[in-house]
Amino acid sequence: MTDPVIRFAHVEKIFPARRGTPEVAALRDVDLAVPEGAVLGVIGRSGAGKSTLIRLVNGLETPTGGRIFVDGTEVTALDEGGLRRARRSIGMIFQHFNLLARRTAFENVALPLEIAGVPGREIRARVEPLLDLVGLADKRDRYPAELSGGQKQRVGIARALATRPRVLLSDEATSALDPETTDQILALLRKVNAELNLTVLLITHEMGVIKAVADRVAVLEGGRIVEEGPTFALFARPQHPTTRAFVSAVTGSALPPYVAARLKPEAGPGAQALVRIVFTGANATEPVLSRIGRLLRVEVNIIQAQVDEIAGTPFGVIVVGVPGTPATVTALLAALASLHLSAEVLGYV
Ligand SMILES: Nc1ncnc2c1ncn2[C@@H]1O[C@H](COP(=O)(O)OP(=O)(O)OP(=O)(O)O)[C@@H](O)[C@H]1O
Repeated sequence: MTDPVIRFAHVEKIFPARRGTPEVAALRDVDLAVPEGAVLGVIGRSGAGKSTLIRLVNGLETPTGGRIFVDGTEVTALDEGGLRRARRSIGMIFQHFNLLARRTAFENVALPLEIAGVPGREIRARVEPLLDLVGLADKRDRYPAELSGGQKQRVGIARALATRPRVLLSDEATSALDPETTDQILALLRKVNAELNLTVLLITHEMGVIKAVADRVAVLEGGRIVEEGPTFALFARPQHPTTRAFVSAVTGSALPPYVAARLKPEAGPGAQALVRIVFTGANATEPVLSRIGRLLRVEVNIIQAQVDEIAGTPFGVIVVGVPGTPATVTALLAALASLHLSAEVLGYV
């Protein structure tokens, strides 16, 4: 195994108390590693510490504890000059694009190369293929005000790639875009990740973004990583309540409100048990459920079903209702386990 390209070791960031406001522990004991060529998505609610986390990677913030390594260099040990050099191998894109209004698309992409002192001819030779790569060759002389949000973000991506970084940081890059444009930009991120073997760290508050691009996910809450793992596994078996809430928002595993309101933790007389089953790739849903029903001689009611794709693999979540007797529930769970399907009892109605 090669070393991770980005590594956080016991990172802490405490903002000191100031004029009446108490100190804020924005990050506590964060350990994270992003392998070469991987896309790690960090998801968290507002105030969880996401922006602080990403800003530490290129030295826009300094930690109050721990160390951060990028591409073998400890960025937390660099002086200003060292940081400036290191930033050339770290591209960043932003929610509000941060383009210069008085520069054309071409000139915005060229900017980091001008700053690095690259000669004009070489700048052209580098910027034009980048505009091609992001699909904006025909907009090279347009100003930001003449571009749509998605086009502006394409310029932002091309600019971030201009210095041929090994790492791309994405700070809520699609939060200001409509769903369709979001999909296109996420597809572009996936493309540059694959074609340039870029290591990507992205932060978002939307699980849909994670689902579309991330290989791995870390869930941040109150400055701590509460869960971390491969995207598919995290969707299939979320452990922490916060992860479950994020996952259910996009997989349809949240129960319809009229069912959720009646859900009880214990089975009353005549109650139905609600069981959430995750179907992945190979298993076909309907035949499996009707076969299990026949085998156990119980009626399996489908309460809710949704099929989706996560990290390129089909993924279905189905909630079924069965008679809530312990014998039936145990038999159902055993039958599902024998088919390697993950299932859990949500409660009883
Ligand atoms: N410069 C600062 N000074 C003091 N506190 C700060 C500073 N920057 C961030 N914080 C605090 O640190 C915590 C984490 O903030 P951060 O911006 O990293 O969260 P976030 O997850 O990115 O939130 P959002 O999604 O709303 O941007 C918050 O409580 C915030 O108020």
